[in-house]
Amino acid sequence: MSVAAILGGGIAGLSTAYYLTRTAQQAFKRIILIEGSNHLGGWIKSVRQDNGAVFEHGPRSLRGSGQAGINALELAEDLGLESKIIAVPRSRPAAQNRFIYVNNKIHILPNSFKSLVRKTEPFDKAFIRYLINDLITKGKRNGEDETIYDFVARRLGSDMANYAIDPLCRGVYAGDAKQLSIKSTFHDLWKFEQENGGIIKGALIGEKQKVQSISPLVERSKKERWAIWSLDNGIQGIPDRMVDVLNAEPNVEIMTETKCTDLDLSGPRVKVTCDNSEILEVDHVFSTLPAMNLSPAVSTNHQLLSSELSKIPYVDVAVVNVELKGQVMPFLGFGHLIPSTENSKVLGIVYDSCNFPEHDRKDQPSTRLTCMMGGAWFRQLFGDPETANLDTFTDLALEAVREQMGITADPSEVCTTLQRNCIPQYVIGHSQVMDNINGYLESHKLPLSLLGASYKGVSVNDCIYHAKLEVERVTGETLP
Ligand SMILES: Cc1cc2nc3c(=O)[nH]c(=O)nc-3n(C[C@H](O)[C@H](O)[C@H](O)COP(=O)(O)OP(=O)(O)OC[C@H]3O[C@@H](n4cnc5c(N)ncnc54)[C@H](O)[C@@H]3O)c2cc1C
Ligand SMILES: C=Cc1c2[nH]c(c1C)Cc1[nH]c(c(CCC(=O)O)c1C)Cc1[nH]c(c(C)c1CCC(=O)O)Cc1[nH]c(c(C)c1C=C)C2
Repeated sequence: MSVAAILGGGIAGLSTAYYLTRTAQQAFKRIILIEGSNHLGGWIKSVRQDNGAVFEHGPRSLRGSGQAGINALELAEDLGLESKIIAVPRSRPAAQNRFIYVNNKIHILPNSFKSLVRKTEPFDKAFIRYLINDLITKGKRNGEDETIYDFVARRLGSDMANYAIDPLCRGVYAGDAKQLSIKSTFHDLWKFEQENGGIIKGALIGEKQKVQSISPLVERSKKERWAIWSLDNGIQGIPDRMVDVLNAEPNVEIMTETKCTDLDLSGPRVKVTCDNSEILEVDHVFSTLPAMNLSPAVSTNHQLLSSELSKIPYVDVAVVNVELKGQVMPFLGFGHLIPSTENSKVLGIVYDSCNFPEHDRKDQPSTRLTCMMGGAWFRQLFGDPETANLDTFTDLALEAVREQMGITADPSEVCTTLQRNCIPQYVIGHSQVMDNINGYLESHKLPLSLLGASYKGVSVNDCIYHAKLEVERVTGETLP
C-alpha cells in the first residue's frame, strides 16, 4: 500500500493533502499530515471577536488574477466557499490607491493616466519619463542575477528604486530590495529584460500566457473585476474548510502537535521520525516545512541538501492589529508603506477597514488598521527577537497611526504578535540554491517534494498552486 506523508499543516500542506484526495487514481492509499503545532493553517490566522470584528494576524487578502490567483478561486469554488467570498473590485479606492509615507507626508503612488504624464511628489519626474528610461536602456542579457534595487535603478531610475520598489519589497517580503533577487522575486521583469531587452518591450511583445478557466466563480471575478478577496470570517475559512473536507476522507489522517524531527531517506521507503517517538514508514514525503526546519531533519544522511536548505534566510515581523473608535480614516486606499530611507521603524500600515469593511465590528463604528514592523531590519532596530518586548511594538504602532495618518481617536482593541521567521527571503543567489537542491533530489532520486513559501513564491496563491503542480507531477495525473 502506497503511503504519503505531508509535513506541515499550513496552506501548502493542506492544499497538498486536498489535491492528493482529488486524484482519480488515488496513487496514495493513505495520506498522513503531520503538523507540529495545535493550529492548522500555519501563518493564516483570523481571529473573530464576539462583536463581529475580524483581525488577521497573517495574510489578509488574496490576489484574484494571474494563473495562481485563478487557481485559488477555482479551489475556493471546489470547497464550496463562493457564498462566503468578500471581494474588492478594481474600481474601489482600496484597489486603486496605495500610498507611501515620505518626508512626513502621505503620497499616493501613480495610478492614473494623469499621474503618468504629470510629476507627482516625491518623484522627480512624470512616470512616463521612467518608462522612457527603460525603453532606451540597453538590456543586460547575461542570465545573471541582480538585486531588485539595482535592476530597477538601472532600468527605471533611482527614484523608482527608492520610492516604488523598495517599499513594495517591504510590503510583500518585509524584505530589503538591496538584498532580494530580481530573478527569484519579480521573475517576469527579469525575463522581459533577458528575452526582450527591457520591461516595457517584454510587457508589450513578450509571450503572454492566457489562463483558461471554466469555473463560474472565476467568470464572476472577471465580470465584477475583483482585485483582491477574502472570506466573511477571514482567510482562516480556507484552511478550516479544507480540514473539514480532509477529516471526512477515510484515507487521510491529520496529526497535530506532532513535530517531524528526522527523515531517513536512505532506504527504499522513507522513515519519518516524530517527536512523540513514532516512526512512520512512507513511500513519498511532501515537505511544506520552512526550509530552515527541514534542514536539520535531513542532515544525517544528506548533509549537502541540508546545507543548501539552511541557506534560505527568514525574517521576523511584528504585527499590531489596531481597532480605533469611530470611522476615522483620513484617506481611502489599501494602505501605506514607508521606504527604508525614511526615519521610521514601521514597514507599513494596512487600512483593513477600507479593504474589507465587512470585517468591522457590528455594534459600533470603528476603524481597523494593521501596522507591521521589523522584517529585514528587525535586529538592527529592535535587537534580539527572543528578548523583544511586545509593548514596544504596540507603542510604536499607535505612534505611527497618530503621526503618519494624523488619527487621534482612542484605540478600542489592540493585539500585538511577533511572528518569528515568518517570511523567507529570496536573496541574491536563491535560484542557484534552488538549482542545487533540485539537482540533488534528482540525482539521488529522493522521494521528497519540497513545497511551501520557502521556494517558489510566498503568497498564499503561490503555495496552493505549486502544491497542485507537484501533486500532478508525482501522481502523473492532471487535476481538473
Ligand atoms: C504577517 C504576514 C502577512 C502576510 N500577508 C499575506 C497576504 O496578504 N497575502 C498573501 O498571499 N500572503 C501573505 N503572507 C504570506 C503567506 O501567508 C505565507 O507565505 C503562507 O501562508 C505560507 O504557507 P506555508 O504552508 O508555506 O507555510 P506555513 O504557514 O509556515 O506552514 C508550515 C507549517 O509547518 C509547521 N511546522 C514547522 N516545523 C514543523 C515540523 N518540524 N514538524 C511538523 N510541522 C512543522 C508549522 O507549524 C506550520 O503550521 C503573509 C505572511 C505574513 C507572515
Ligand atoms: C508591511 C509589511 C507587509 C504587508 N503585507 C505583507 C508584508 C510583509 C505580506 C504580503 N502582502 C501581500 C502578499 C502577497 C503578494 C502576492 O504576490 O500576492 C504578501 C506576502 C499582498 C500585497 N501587499 C501589498 C501589495 C502591493 C500586495 C500584492 C497584492 C496586490 O497587488 O494587491 C502592499 C502592502 N502590504 C502591506 C502594506 C501596508 C501595503 C501597502 C500598500 C503590509
